[in-house]
Amino acid sequence: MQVAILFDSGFGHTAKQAEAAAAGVESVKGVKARLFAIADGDIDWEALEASDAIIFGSPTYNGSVSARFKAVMEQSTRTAWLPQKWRNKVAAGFTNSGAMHGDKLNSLITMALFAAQHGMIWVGLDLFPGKGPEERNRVGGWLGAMAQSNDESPELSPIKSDLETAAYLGARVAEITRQLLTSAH
Ligand SMILES: Cc1cc2nc3c(=O)[nH]c(=O)nc-3n(C[C@H](O)[C@H](O)[C@H](O)COP(=O)(O)O)c2cc1C
Repeated sequence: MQVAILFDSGFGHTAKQAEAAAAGVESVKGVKARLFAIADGDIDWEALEASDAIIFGSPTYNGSVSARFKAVMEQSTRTAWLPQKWRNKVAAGFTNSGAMHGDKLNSLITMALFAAQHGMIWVGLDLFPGKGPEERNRVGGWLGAMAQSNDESPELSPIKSDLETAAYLGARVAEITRQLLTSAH
């Protein structure tokens, strides 16, 4: 069983969330994570199709997903949407922004809508809002995993609790995907 993490990151902060989500996926027995970094260039569409679930990730730029992430959304029309390659796959999303709010909910809405257009099954976050900066889901969202990064090295931002939130989402997606696939047989 494989969960793909298809993400963009301009300066490495959202990439830390992607790595954390992958670690969360692999904390579930028998489930592998595979990272697809949009910044690396061409997307391996066949490998995405072979994945059982896809977690989308993007920094929030100008209140939405990055231009590179949006370009991949548009490319998927021909490679995945027309032939319905992602239909009934589990989907989820994470995003990171400079401001605590930063209008990043709109990035997750964009991803969830995109997933719905592909006929995917969106999985949100089932965590109560964190009561402080050290608790998971400190930003307090449900549609996906949110993180906030100061303008400093990705080694320092996002902070541990935000990475734990992304890891939690990765594990949740892996568990739900496994449940769906095993109940189908
Ligand atoms: C072009 C651009 C637009 C941005 N727009 C927003 C924004 O709308 N809201 C916000 O809070 N931060 C915004 N930021 C800050 C980024 O979200 C923040 O620096 C983030 O950590 C970048 O993640 P990355 O290193 O994965 O690219 C913007 C940054 C850039 C470069």
